[in-house]
Amino acid sequence: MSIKISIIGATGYTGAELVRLLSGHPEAELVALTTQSYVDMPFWEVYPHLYKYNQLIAEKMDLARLLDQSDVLFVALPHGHAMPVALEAARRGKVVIDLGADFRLNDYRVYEEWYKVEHGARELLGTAVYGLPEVNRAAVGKASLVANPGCYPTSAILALAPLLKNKLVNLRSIIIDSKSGVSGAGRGLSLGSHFSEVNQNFKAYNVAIHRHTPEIEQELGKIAGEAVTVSFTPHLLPVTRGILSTVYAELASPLRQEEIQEIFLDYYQDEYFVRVLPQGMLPQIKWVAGTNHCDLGVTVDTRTGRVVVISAIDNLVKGASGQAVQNMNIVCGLPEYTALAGPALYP
Ligand SMILES: NC(=O)C1=CN([C@@H]2O[C@H](COP(=O)(O)OP(=O)(O)OC[C@H]3O[C@@H](n4cnc5c(N)ncnc54)[C@H](OP(=O)(O)O)[C@@H]3O)[C@@H](O)[C@H]2O)C=CC1
Ligand SMILES: CC(=O)N[C@@H](CCC(=O)OP(=O)(O)O)C(=O)O
Repeated sequence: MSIKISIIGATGYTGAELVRLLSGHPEAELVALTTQSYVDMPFWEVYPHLYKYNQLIAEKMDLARLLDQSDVLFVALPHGHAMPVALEAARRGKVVIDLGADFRLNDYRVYEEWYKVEHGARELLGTAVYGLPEVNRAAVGKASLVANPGCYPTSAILALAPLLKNKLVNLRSIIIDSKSGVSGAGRGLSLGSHFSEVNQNFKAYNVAIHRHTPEIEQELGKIAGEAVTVSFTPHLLPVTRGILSTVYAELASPLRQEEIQEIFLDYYQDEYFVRVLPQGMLPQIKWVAGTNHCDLGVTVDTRTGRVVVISAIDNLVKGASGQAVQNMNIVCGLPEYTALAGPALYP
């Protein structure tokens, strides 16, 4: 099998990470990489770490041609730009995996309220599938439009799913305290991601108003079978890659450490990418850097009656491009870990 693939927005951080991962995919054939700013430049000149791994020339998007050439289109554009692509791809029966937020929220009114953009493809919201395979694998397998999850939601939902599925916590007590590396903000220049603003600094941002809040609540609500409200606070870490989320929730009734550890191990026993760490070992971002793993460490705080889950991912891999390739593998009936297997580089 050779899957013909176009990446729209390939010159951004998640686009380039898709190129890196798909360069090692035995069934993938990259046919087009689009850009806004680097038209007609060899892709490897934009990203020299991919020298000799990719020979394509970055091109301006010509949607009709991309659709003619491709079986699967990855969209790695800022939110608001995936809708015309998805509409045309649906008409042509092509698979779209959108790394942005345009198809993650089921209700267009919620999208418009949080993203301040009019939803131009409301008719597709019913067919889009939220691409978090560990929670939603069967639906992903039948999807032609996959809404790849946000980076923070991936880390938070995987931390909370075993607790909500087993009705172990008070649904109004959840606090998600997340820290992200700067590549989460994309490659575009902005004051907030200048070296001297980020280096030797650490700060919270968008407290109580971050756009990932409704996405997290929507998906947790589906797992719990009832409405879930969370407090979510993102922070900016002075590193390039990685998200570490510390998630707190009140236990509905007391549980012992061994019991909760067993519940997590059991919930994720068949999952290749989620690693529930042995008791007493807590996730670190460097253990997942460059990988599609989500590492989890769960602790019962018997003194406060809370459970604390630590979750670590690489925002560009499990938080974006790795998960997108995982979704493509599922849609195409390939082993889920194709091109994604392997541990992190660091000790
Ligand atoms: N970074 C991350 O960790 C994560 C990002 N996401 C989402 O993935 C998407 C891509 O993010 P990321 O790669 O970080 O973003 P970047 O800003 O790094 O890249 C954006 C890409 O889109 C292109 N582009 C920007 N504006 C336009 C436009 N108006 N028309 C055509 N092309 C355009 C850029 O082209 P050029 O390079 O030529 O300027 C670039 O190729 C976003 O929706 C983001 O929210 C999701 C999860 C995690
Ligand atoms: C560090 C950092 O700035 N992170 C970004 C993550 C956003 C993102 O990727 O979100 P969507 O795909 O939902 O647009 C942020 O907080 O806005």
